[in-house]
Amino acid sequence: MEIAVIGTGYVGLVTGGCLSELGNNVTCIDIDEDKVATLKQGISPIYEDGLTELLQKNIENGNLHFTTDYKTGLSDKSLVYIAVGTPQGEDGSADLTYINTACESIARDLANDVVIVTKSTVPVGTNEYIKDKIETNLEKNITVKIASNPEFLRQGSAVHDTFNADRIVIGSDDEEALQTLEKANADFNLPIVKTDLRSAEMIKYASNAFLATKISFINEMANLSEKIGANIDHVAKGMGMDARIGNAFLNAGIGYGGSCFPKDTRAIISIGKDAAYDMPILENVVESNDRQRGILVDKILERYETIKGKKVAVLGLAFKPNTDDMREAPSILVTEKLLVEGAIVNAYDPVASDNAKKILPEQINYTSSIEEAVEDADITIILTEWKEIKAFPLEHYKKHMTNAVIFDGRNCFELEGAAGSGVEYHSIGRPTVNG
Ligand SMILES: NC(=O)C1=CN([C@@H]2O[C@H](COP(=O)(O)OP(=O)(O)OC[C@H]3O[C@@H](n4cnc5c(N)ncnc54)[C@H](O)[C@@H]3O)[C@@H](O)[C@H]2O)C=CC1
Ligand SMILES: O=C(O)[C@H]1O[C@H](OP(=O)(O)OP(=O)(O)OC[C@H]2O[C@@H](n3ccc(=O)[nH]c3=O)[C@H](O)[C@@H]2O)[C@H](O)[C@@H](O)[C@@H]1O
Repeated sequence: MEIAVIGTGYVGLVTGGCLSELGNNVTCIDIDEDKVATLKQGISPIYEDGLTELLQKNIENGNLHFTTDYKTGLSDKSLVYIAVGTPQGEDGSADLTYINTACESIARDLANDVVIVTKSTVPVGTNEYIKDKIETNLEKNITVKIASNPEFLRQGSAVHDTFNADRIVIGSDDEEALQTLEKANADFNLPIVKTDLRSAEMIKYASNAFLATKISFINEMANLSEKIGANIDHVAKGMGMDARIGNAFLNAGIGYGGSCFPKDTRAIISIGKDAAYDMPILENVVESNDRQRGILVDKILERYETIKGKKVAVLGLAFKPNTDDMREAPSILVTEKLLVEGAIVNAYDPVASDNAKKILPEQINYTSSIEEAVEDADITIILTEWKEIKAFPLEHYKKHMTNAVIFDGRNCFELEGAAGSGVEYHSIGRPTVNG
């Protein structure tokens, strides 16, 4: 099929890459000239294992193209995916500025009949708005149909997730649009859920809100376990073996971050407000997560009278492993709090340091290895469970640090291993080990 994808963020790039891998002729359009120039050379601006190879392969075989020019990009395309950002607005609702601009450009340069497919996460009713916006601005006599195809990929494993998704959701109020989209997705060989436009939009928010709720729930169970002498590893295992609960997303930690859960939970609350419907569960999920992000620093301040002048090593800055994305990463609040308390902060992340430098406080010293970060440190804080950080033995902290005290926000180490390691090991929802 002839396909255009608008926006080359995580979602646009992976959508374009995977659809071209299936043999479609795909052109990705982005207004960011630097990004497009980089992509044309087959270099992915996003860090994910295997993504650059996928892009390069399909650029070389002529299935994947990049442009800043809508007219060229839209020419002869039968499917046009919209994958621009929908960030959080000031009042918590989704900001549709990029959607609006994309619609105006599509309407200006569209020259043939198309099905517009919305990949971006958009509030319920937005697909109808997009159709209307494009139709009222069209310069030619063209038929535009609209469908919703929400995205469920996870950063860091997005290409794998696309080819191995649990389901593909396609929604439209137009039978022909549904059929076209079903055909476009047939080669993924995955279960397809067909529904109407509004239900498809709602499935996306309900899924993210549920997963965020599951994380906040296990975090609260972890905090309570710690206070009453239980171990969250055992609690989560025992809960997760019940098929009705499931063991996924029961990893307690310092709260969820990233470009989606924080903004989408706030957006669905805002959708509820517009519909005059309060959602106390989700309001408390947001509050619970905000509190969770501060929990390690609270623990540190309970353990020490003051951390003024103490050397603190922060390991892991990205919001989760295998990505360089710093959006809503817990490291933002943690490093700010440490500096306010007067600590000297060293930080290490295998790939996110360049992005971190753009948003974290400038007093932070970035190091190029774990060893360098923890050398002579009084406290180490672990914020991202990178493989490299999990593989760094506890005994090495003892060797490098002035005082081997670790506050682990991701439960990277087994308690059995901590015992006898010479490290004072604090984690989430588990007893402290004085090894
Ligand atoms: N990042 C993720 O893991 C996931 C994101 N989503 C949703 O997908 C959407 C996109 O997310 P990301 O890829 O993270 O966004 P992003 O903000 O990283 O990238 C958006 C891209 O769109 C481009 N853009 C903005 N306006 C444009 C226009 N008028 N024409 C052409 N290009 C334009 C920007 O230059 C940028 O490259 C959002 O609605 C998000 O909620 C859904 C599932 C997963
Ligand atoms: O809409 C989106 O953007 C995407 O949001 C999440 O994907 P992502 O944000 O990439 O990452 P996750 O792996 O879901 O992790 C999100 C956050 O939750 C935290 N988390 C996750 C799982 C867990 O058990 N515990 C936990 O604290 C992670 O550390 C991370 O900060 C969803 O998993 C995707 O299905 C969805 O498409």
